[in-house]
Amino acid sequence: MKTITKICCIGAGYVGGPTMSVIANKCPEIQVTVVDINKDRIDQWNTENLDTLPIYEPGLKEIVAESRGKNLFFSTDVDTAIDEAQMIFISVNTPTKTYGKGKGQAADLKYIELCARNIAKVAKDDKIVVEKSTLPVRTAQAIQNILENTGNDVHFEILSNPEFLAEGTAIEDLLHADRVLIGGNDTPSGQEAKDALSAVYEHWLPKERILQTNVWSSELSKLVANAFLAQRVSSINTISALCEKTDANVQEISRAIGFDSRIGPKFLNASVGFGGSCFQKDILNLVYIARSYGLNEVADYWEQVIIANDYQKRRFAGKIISTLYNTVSGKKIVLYGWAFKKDTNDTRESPAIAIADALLEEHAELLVYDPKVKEDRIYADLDYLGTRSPEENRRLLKVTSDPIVATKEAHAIALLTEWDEFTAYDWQKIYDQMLKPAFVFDGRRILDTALMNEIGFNYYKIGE
Ligand SMILES: NC(=O)c1ccc[n+]([C@@H]2O[C@H](COP(=O)([O-])OP(=O)(O)OC[C@H]3O[C@@H](n4cnc5c(N)ncnc54)[C@H](O)[C@@H]3O)[C@@H](O)[C@H]2O)c1
Ligand SMILES: O=c1ccn([C@@H]2O[C@H](COP(=O)(O)OP(=O)(O)O[C@H]3O[C@H](CO)[C@@H](O)[C@H](O)[C@H]3O)[C@@H](O)[C@H]2O)c(=O)[nH]1
Repeated sequence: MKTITKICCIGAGYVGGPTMSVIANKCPEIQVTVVDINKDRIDQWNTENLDTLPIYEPGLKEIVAESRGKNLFFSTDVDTAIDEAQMIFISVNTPTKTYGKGKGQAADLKYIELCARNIAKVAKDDKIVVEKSTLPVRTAQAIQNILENTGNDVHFEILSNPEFLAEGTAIEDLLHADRVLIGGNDTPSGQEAKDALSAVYEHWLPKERILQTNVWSSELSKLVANAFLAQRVSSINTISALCEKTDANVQEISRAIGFDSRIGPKFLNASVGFGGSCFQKDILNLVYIARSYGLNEVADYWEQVIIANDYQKRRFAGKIISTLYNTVSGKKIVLYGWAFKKDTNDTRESPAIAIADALLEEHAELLVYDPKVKEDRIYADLDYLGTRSPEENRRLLKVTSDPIVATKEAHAIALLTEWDEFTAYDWQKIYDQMLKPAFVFDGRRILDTALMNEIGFNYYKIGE
């Protein structure tokens, strides 16, 4: 079996950065080079001050500190890294298409294609090319075609190795992965490549957790895993609406059904809706693929997961407006949290964006606090929607670094991300300085109902 000593990863993002840091850390004899065309990002990965790495993930900076400069390198010299590596991971972004055929649903594979063409141009000896990005089923075929028709007559073996890490727990998920999935061709060279990649992961994971499949099953499993996870969140969120009408409590429901070992307790937390760069994108992609094969019932079924998620975000914003006497115009509402979940600075598809936009449409005055998200990002997220001018967004929404002072004379607070620090605040002090009646809308179910009521808040908890 081929022993891998040099790995290159194209794409130094949320997946490429942490994944390669862990591989380098666990495989000291392998040289790992992560490359990206974004120079700023590479500079940030190479920064002296590890608190300014481009990605915030608990445990990441310690791992980077141990391995960077030894066998872990970040560079913009894509061609040299491709040339030297025996195994090349493609970990570039695959966003939803915003133009042309499949707009709004299909995955945009232009970055993947550029990578394939670049590898074909540069490679002078045999390479194993690993799809790390999340891709539509049968993408490996397209990559193979490009490599075979434009390459310098070298042999390329394509593997699919989707990533299952979740943001905020990336390092933990990588170090203790439930499973690693490796899809490859059922040929002798395909088997050799699968075993070579397997050997990399076997440095720290038990062999039984490394699953080998054919390429298509591996590609499709990734989309299906995300669809199943998101479907659980949408399922419990629809039930949260029913609980609010019937005096049932969604947490008690989650507990009651989660005790059934066939259902299990995870991913049953009702919320303002799921966000993140993956769930919506991957389900839309699944829907698009199903429809393109004429499987309309299959497509409709999965599309409902997204429709329910949009409904939950609208419902939460609507609840704030209706509770505040059907008008939030000119009212000061403090938003706690902008990230799509705690312990990350990522805001992609965060429910906070849609909820803020809905409140701004009603002319609310918003004050946003998030412990990890920067002001520029918040405005960029809103401006991207194009609902109103950038000047108007900046006039109606301010970003604050003091979550307590922000609540002075506020009409309401809405909790949109489940940051731990929110539960530790002095809620009595906050209550004392807010306008009365003082409202708290808890979209993450993290505060203590009894305490909030005792203090005197009008406290609304999603699903109760
Ligand atoms: N974010 C997650 O938690 C997560 C988890 C599992 C899988 N995924 C999947 O992994 C893939 C990457 O996601 P991400 O969140 O890391 O994206 P990202 O946007 O954070 O990073 C992608 C990087 O690729 C770089 N890039 C694009 N084209 C390039 C090229 N031709 N050459 C060199 N660099 C190039 C970009 O500059 C960017 O820095 C996506 O397919 C995503 O669906 C993401
Ligand atoms: O019970 C739950 C669980 C999650 N969420 C929300 O769902 C979203 C996604 O959360 P999570 O899955 O933890 O984070 P991601 O980083 O988006 O990770 C998902 O998407 C990744 C990208 O494909 C996959 O690799 C991971 O396995 C998959 O969990 C977030 O907004 C969460 O707040 C809930 O509302 N309730």
